[in-house]
Amino acid sequence: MDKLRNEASSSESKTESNKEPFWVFGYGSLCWNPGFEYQQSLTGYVKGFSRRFWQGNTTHRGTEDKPGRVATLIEDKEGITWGKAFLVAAENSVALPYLTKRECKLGGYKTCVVNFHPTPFLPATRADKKDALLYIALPENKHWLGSAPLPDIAKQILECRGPSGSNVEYLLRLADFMREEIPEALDDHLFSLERLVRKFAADFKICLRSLVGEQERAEREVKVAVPSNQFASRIPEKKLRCVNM
Ligand SMILES: N[C@@H](CCC(=O)N[C@@H](CS)C(=O)NCC(=O)O)C(=O)O
Repeated sequence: MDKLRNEASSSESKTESNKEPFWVFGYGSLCWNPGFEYQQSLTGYVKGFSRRFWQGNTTHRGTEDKPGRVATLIEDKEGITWGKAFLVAAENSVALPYLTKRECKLGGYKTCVVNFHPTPFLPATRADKKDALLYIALPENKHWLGSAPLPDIAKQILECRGPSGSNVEYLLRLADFMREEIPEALDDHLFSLERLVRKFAADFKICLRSLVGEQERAEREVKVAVPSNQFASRIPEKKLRCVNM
């Protein structure tokens, strides 16, 4: 099992004089909306963790009165969490302050360093595990919500929205990302939540398309400086459909 390491040891290595490129691993909204410039991206996984929608959020996908739920990682000896890592150029002095504000200040996440394992079968030179920065929400942070029955989490996601949009959009874009870029990855928690949200939306006659922003995939990928080595999408683009059309 890979252990989280304190980021201080890695940030010390990025002093002004000898800054070097670094990897950031995303497993939630960073997968589909990194928001910073990067040189390349690789799908892959971290070992010893499972993804859970157990972090509350009042600044992006919820409000103080109705906090939404976003992804974090919990330690799980047998767990593997798939996502996407982004290589940030040494001269990029914007990405870290941006991530500190978005993840730590606004989201309650803390910065760690973890072993990132690129998707196997890449050209050997790119398949070695790499140190990556990772933002994880731990139980002691003030936004922590923790475990709840999946139907309750699904209903909470269906009801919440914040300055960045609906909590449903957050869930469905992550599920879409996993299906399209890492179709072989399993994540029972994520896809069970997606199924429940779609079911409740149908039961309550809620149009999902009205809850998901129209930001096109192309817009979200504007940051790629070098085409990433991604699987071609083997599953036709899944259109969100109005369940009561
Ligand atoms: N740290 C996780 C989760 C990051 C995440 O989802 N953060 C939220 C809450 S602070 C966020 O930035 N949301 C932006 C959005 O929902 O559009 C990741 O690596 O993706």
